[in-house]
Amino acid sequence: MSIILRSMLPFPSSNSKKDEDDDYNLEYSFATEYIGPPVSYDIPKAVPVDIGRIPTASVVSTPANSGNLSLPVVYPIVKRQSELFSSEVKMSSFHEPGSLEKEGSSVSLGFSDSQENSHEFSMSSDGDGLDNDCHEIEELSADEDDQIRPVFSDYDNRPQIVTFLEPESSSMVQDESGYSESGMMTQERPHADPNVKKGLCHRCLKGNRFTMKEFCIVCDAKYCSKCVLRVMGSMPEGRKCITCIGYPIDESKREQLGKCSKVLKHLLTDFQVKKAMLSEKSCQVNQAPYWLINVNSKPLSLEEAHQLQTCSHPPKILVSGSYWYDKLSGLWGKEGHKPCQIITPGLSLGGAINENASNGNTKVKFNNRVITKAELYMLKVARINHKGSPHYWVSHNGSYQEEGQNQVKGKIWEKPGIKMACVLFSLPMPPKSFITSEEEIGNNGSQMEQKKVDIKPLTKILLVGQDQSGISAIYKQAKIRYRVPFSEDERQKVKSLIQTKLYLYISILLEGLKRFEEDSAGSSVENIESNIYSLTAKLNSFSEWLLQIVESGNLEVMFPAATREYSALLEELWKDKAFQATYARRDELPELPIVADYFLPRAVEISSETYEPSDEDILYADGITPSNGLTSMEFSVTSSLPISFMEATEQTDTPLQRYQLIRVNSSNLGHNCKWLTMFEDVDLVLYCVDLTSYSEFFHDHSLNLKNKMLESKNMFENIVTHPRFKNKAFLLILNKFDLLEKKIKTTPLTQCEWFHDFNPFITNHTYDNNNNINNNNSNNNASIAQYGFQYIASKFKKLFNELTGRKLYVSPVTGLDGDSVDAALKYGKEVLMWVNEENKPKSVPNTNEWSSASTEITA
Ligand SMILES: Nc1nc2c(ncn2[C@@H]2O[C@H](COP(=O)(O)OP(=O)(O)OP(=O)(O)O)[C@@H](O)[C@H]2O)c(=O)[nH]1
Ligand SMILES: [Mg+2]
Repeated sequence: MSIILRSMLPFPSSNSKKDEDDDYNLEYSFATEYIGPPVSYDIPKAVPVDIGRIPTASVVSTPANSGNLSLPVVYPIVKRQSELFSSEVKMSSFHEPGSLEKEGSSVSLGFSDSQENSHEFSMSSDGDGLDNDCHEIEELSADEDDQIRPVFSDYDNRPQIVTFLEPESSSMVQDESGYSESGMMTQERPHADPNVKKGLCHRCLKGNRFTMKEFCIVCDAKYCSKCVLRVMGSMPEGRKCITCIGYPIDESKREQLGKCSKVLKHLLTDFQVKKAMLSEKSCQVNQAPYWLINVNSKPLSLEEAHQLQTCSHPPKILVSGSYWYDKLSGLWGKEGHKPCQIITPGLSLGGAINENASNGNTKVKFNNRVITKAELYMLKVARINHKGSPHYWVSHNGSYQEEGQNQVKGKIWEKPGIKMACVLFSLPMPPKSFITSEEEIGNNGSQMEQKKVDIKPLTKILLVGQDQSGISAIYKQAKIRYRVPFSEDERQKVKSLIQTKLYLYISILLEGLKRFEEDSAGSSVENIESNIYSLTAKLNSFSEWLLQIVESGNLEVMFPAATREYSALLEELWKDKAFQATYARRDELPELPIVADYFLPRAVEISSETYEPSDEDILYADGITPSNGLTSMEFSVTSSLPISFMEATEQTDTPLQRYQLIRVNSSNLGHNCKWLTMFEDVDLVLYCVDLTSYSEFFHDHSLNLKNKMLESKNMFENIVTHPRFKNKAFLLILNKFDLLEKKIKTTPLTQCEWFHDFNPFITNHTYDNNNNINNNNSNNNASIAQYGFQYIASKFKKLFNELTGRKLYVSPVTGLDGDSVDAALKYGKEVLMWVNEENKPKSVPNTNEWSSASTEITA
C-alpha cells in the first residue's frame, strides 16, 4: 500500500482567492506540488514565511475519512528532543513502522497568522477537496509500493547518509542505460509529458517559445516564471520537479548543474539561488554514477568517488566515462585527450597512469604519460627542453626534473609566457595555492620522495563509533592538526549544521521557558502578564511555531534555509528578558547539550546570513555534515605530522607514509554492522567510545530503554568479531576524558550494569546512599577519572581478548584537545606497526604519555 501525495504549501492561504495565486510574493512562495511516487522524502515541507506574518503551527491528527490506508512514509515524525541529537534515530525513524501513526488517520501541519488566514497542509486519505493548500493522498497498488521504498540519502535538507542500500531495495540511483551497480534497481527516471506542445509551460500550458523558462534537470519539463517555484518547491536537490526529487539527473544536463537561468535569478534572492545551485551540484543523488567513472582504467569505488568529489580541487565536471589522472602533478583529463584541469594531487584512485593515457605521440613524458602536442607547444613556449625524448617528473607546483637526475630544473608554471601558452592551447593552469606551495619539492631534489609518497600504499584508518562518541570531533581535530584545510563545501555544510542546531538549542530553551512560566504562574498570585517568563505575543507565536517544527521532526527541512527569514526575530528573542531569564537557568535543562554553551552566546551572529564558521566553530559543531555521511581525508607525513613524530617513528631512509582517515558513523554501517565489508581493506580501526555514556539512555525502535555504553559495547562486539576484521589492528579510543573527570564526581560508573563491580579503592572517595561520591579531596578528581578510565579500558580489553584471543590497545582522548588527538593517532601508528610485526608485541615502546598509560592496563 502506498500513496500519492500532493501539496501546495502553505501559501496562499485557504482563504485567498484562486486568482490571487500568481500575485503572491514569490520570494516566499516556496510552494510545493508533489504528485506521486517514489521520492525519499515524505514529510510535509515547511516553508520560509514572512516575518511580518508570524505563523503558529499545529500538528493535528484527524480521523481518516476512508480507512485502511497505511501511511508509512508521510507522517511528520514526532520525537523526543533528546532523540533529535541522534541522527541515527532520526534516519531510521523515517522507515520504522513503529514510529508511525495508526492506519487510517491523517496529519496536518499548518500555520495561521493573526487568526485570519490559516495555512494548512494536510495529509489525509481523503482525496477530495484538493486545493492549493492541501496534500492529497491517493492509493497506489501494492506493486508500486515496492518501488517507492524510500531512499533516505538524497534529500539535501534532510538527514542524508551515504546510502548502503539493501540489495533487495529497488530505490537506487540508476544510470541512463538502465544499468545500476549490483543490479540494485530498476527504476527509470521520469520524463516530461511528450504531448505538451513545444514552447508551452509544462504546468500552466501557457506561453510560447519566447517565454523565459527553467527546466527540470531530471525530466526536462520546462516551466514559466509563474510556475517554476510552485513545481520545484524549495529545491533541496536543485532544479527538479518535486516528483523528480530522489531521481538521478538527465546525464545530458550534467554540464548545466549549478548554472541556473535568468528566471530563477529573477525570482529568488542571490542567497536562495546560491543555496539551490549548491544543493544541485553537491547532493548525492545528482552525482555521476561513480561505478561508471574509470580513472586510469579502474572504476571508482564509492570511497574513491567521495574522495574525488570532496578533495580541495575536484574535477569541475565529472560525468560517467574514462579519465586519466596524474597523481604527482594533479593533471587530469579525459582518456585519450589532453589535460583539462589540475586537480588535487596524491589522491588514491584508479590504477597507475598509462603511457598512452592522453593519446600523445610526442615522445616526451610527464610522470610516465606521453604528453600531447598542445603540451609540447607549451614546453616550447616555456623554453623547456623537449628534444631527445626527455621524461620529466613534474610535481603539482610545477617543479620538474628529468628522470635519473636528482636535480630540480625549475618550475613550469613560473616560466615566462606560460599563462599565455596555456590559454592559447587550452591547457589548464594549477590553482594559485599549488604554485606557491613549498610542501614537497624544491631544495634537495626530493622529487623522488614525492614519487615514493605516491608509490607507497596508503594506510587506511577507519574511525568509527556510536553517535555522540566524538568521531567527528576527532576527525576535524586531525584535519586542523595535520593542516588539511576544510573545503568550501565542508564549511558550508558545517555552517548549515551549526545554524540548524542553533534553532534546536533555542527550542530547548523555549520549552524550558514554557515550563518556568507555568511554574512561576502556579506559584505566584500575580497574573500571568507580570510573569517574568512571559514572551510578547509575537515571540510567543514564533516560539509555538518553532516547537512544533522541532516536534514534527521538520527542523532540518526548515533550517538552515529559513535562517535568513528568522534571524531578526531570533535577535529580538535573544534580547528578550524572559528568554534571557531562561538562559540564565539553562543548567536546569538537561536536554541542552553541553556544546550549546559554546554557540548560544553568539546566537545572533550565527543566525545571520553573513556568518562564517571559524575552525574552532567547526571543531565544536555537533557532527560534520548534516547528512552524517561518510567522510574521509588524506594526509601524509611530508606536510602534516610534526617532525618529532617522524623522528620517533620513521627511519630517515624509509619512504614517507600517507594516511587516509575514514570517518563512519554507526548508522552508516547498517544493522549489525553489515556494511562493514565495504571497509575491509582498512589497516587500522579506531573504535571510539564516549566515556560519559555509561549513565546515558535512549529508546530504541521498540521503545526499550537502552544504555548507551552497552550499545557501544554491542557495536564493538559486532565489529571485532566480523569475519573480515578478525586480524585487524584495533585501537580503542575512550573519548571525552575531560567530561568524565567532571561527571564521575557525581555519577558513579555503576549506573551502567556492565560496570557494576566498579569500586574505586581510593580511600577518600566513598559513595553515599544516593550513590554520589563523597569527595573529601577535590585534588583526586583527576585520579578517580583515571581509575574510571582504566577500569572501562580493562573491561573492553577483557571482552576483546575473550572474543578474539588478542590484545586490545586503548587510549584516553579528549576530542576537543588537539594534542590528545595527535597523541592517539601517533599511538595508532605504533599499534599498527606492532600488529603488523606480530599480533602480540613482546615489548611496547613508551613514546608518549597516553600510550604508556594505555599499555599498562591489563586485561
Ligand atoms: N567536552 C568534550 N566534548 C566533546 C569531546 N568529543 C566530542 N565532543 C562533543 O560531543 C559532541 C558530539 O561529538 P561529535 O564529534 O559530533 O560525535 P559523533 O556524534 O560521534 O560524530 P558524528 O557521528 O559525525 O555526528 C559534539 O558537540 C562535540 O563537540 C570531548 O572529548 N570533550
Ligand atoms: Mg553526532
